This record gives sequence, C-alpha cells and structure tokens, in this order.
Amino acid sequence: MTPNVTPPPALHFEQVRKTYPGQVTPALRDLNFTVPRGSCTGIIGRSGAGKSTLVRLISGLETPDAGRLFVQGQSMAGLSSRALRQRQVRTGLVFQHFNLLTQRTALGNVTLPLELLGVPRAKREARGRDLLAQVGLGDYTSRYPAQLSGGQKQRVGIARALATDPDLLLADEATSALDPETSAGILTLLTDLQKDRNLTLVIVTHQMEVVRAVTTHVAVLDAGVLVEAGETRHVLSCPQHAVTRALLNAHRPEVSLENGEQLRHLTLPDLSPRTLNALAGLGARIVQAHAHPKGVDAWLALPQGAADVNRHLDRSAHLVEVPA
Ligand SMILES: Nc1ncnc2c1ncn2[C@@H]1O[C@H](COP(=O)(O)OP(=O)(O)OP(=O)(O)O)[C@@H](O)[C@H]1O
Repeated sequence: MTPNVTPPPALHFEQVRKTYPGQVTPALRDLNFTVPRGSCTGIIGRSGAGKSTLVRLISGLETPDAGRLFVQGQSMAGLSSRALRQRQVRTGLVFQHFNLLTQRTALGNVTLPLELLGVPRAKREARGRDLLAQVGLGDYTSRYPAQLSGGQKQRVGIARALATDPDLLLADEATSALDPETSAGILTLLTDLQKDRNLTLVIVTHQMEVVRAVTTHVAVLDAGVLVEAGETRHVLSCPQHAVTRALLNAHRPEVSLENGEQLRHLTLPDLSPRTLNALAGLGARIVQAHAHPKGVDAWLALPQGAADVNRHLDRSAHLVEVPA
C-alpha cells in the first residue's frame, strides 16, 4: 500500500528576518507564514512593507539573516548552488515593468530562458510559439516590445515566466502599470494558467482590489511585519488589523450619502439593462464602477435596509456580494 504522504506547502517561512547591509531596521522580521500548494496567494502591503524583499527571498536573490525558508518543502539554506539554480528555474517571475529585451522579438524574449538552459533552437522556438498562443499572442511572435501594448508586453512576460515549466509563479505588481480593463485581463490569464497548470501563484500587490478579485489566500505585511494572514474571504469580511482595514478602504469613493444610505462594494456580473434594472428596483446608485475579472467592480449607495433587500436578490444571476 502506498503511504498517504501530504505534499509540503509551496512556501513556508519560519521566523524569517532580513536586514539589508548597512540598515538597522529589518526589511522583514519574525515572518511565520505558509503559502498552500496550488493556492493563489496575495501579498499586500503599503510601500516599504517588505513585499519585494519577500519575492527576492523566495527567488533566491537574497538570503534571510535569521530563520528558515522552505520552497516546495526544500530549505533554501540547504541547497547546493546547482540545486538553487534548479529551484530558480522552477520559480517563474512576472514583473511590473515587464523586463523584456527590446532588441528581441516576443518569441526571442520567451525563448531566452530556454536558450540559457541550452535547449536546442527548434525545440525552444516550438515551445515559445505554443506559449505565446496560450497567452493569446499567437500572431505576435515576430513583434518587438515597442510594437506591443502594455497588456501584450505583460502577456509576453507571462509566457516567458512559463517557459521553464515552473511550479511556482511570482507576480510582483504585475498589473500596477496597466489600466483597470487590461489589468483584469492579465489577472484572469494568470488565474486561468494557475488552474490549468496546477501552479502556486503568488501575487504581490499594493491594491486590495487585486487581492479581492483573484486570490484564495492573503497575507498583509506592514513595515516588515506580517500583521494578518488567512483565506481571503475571511480576512476581507472580518479584517482584524487596522492596516488591513485601511487598505480595504483605500479606494472607498468620497460620496455624500443621503437618508441613511450605505456604501457597499460589490461585484456585478455586468452593466446590462437587466442588472441596471435590478439595481434601480432596489433604489441603488452606482457610485463607481470598473472592469474586474469576474465582471464589474462597483461601489453602490444602497438605501437604508439594504441588507434585507440584498437577501431578495438573485445572487447568482444578478449580484454577488463581496465583503466591503
Ligand atoms: N537593497 C536595499 N538596501 C537597503 N534597504 C533596502 C533595499 N531594498 C529595500 N530596502 C528597504 O527595505 C524595506 C522594504 O522594502 P521593499 O522593497 O521590500 O518594500 P515593498 O513593500 O516592496 O515596497 P514598494 O511597494 O514601495 O516596492 C524598505 O524600508 C526599503 O527601504
């Protein structure tokens, strides 16, 4: 009989601390935190929280000065330089500013990691074409970065990150440089790829709407400290820390509410006449709305008693509430 062995988590931090040379204050301290295998985990925090440092530790570009970090069950400290390189090959990175080589075509950028591994030209180009097709750029293989939109450049960046068949994908502010609609498309692509390939996806962001839109788990960092972590639906519906609440309210629109109206953050399936009619029937006002991977991310002003009214909504057809 085969023993029932539970695979280790994708990432496990044990009392991890990182202080940069010449600095007194650690960029990360006493970090205890686990990223479940196959999850889509958001790492959120304000500027200077330590998010990029976390990415650099996971990708082996920095080492902790205390504590232990396990990636796919392997202690990063115990790896030989060869094993570290192999680990790095299985960790895909997607960057905010795409980091494409301007002198190379889309195909040339995607095949670069394979070229560095010595994969023969015909094989790497076949794989590169396949990956570009998977990210919706099958007709753009010969384009140079300057001939691509921001969203297309990020698709090339994602295809490149997948070239070496990673088991872990780190997206560091991957949508921060994109407009909301393009950003929604990239997040959908990332989560579709994650599910299809059974990857662990770590999304580093300062935007709570990104966490809300696609993650299953979230960790909130502040000034190098993990202040809150757990399943996204629990953390967002019942935030325990003031920093989490501040991040949740960061995009709360300034609006004067009338007669006891309540401001609610909702995901609408669309802005079709059917949805708008349903909202009008409730006396709801749309205060703000923008594209979202699951439809339209909206702030609504709802009349007093909206909680009761919400119970009468056909949630699956019209409205899916997400925690404000
Ligand atoms: N190479 C470095 N040398 C010295 N200090 C650094 C270095 N890199 C980062 N820091 C410091 O470490 C802390 C965490 O920085 P980090 O870049 O990880 O934060 P972040 O959450 O990614 O911020 P941002 O959202 O602004 O990119 C900050 O105080 C920063 O000034």
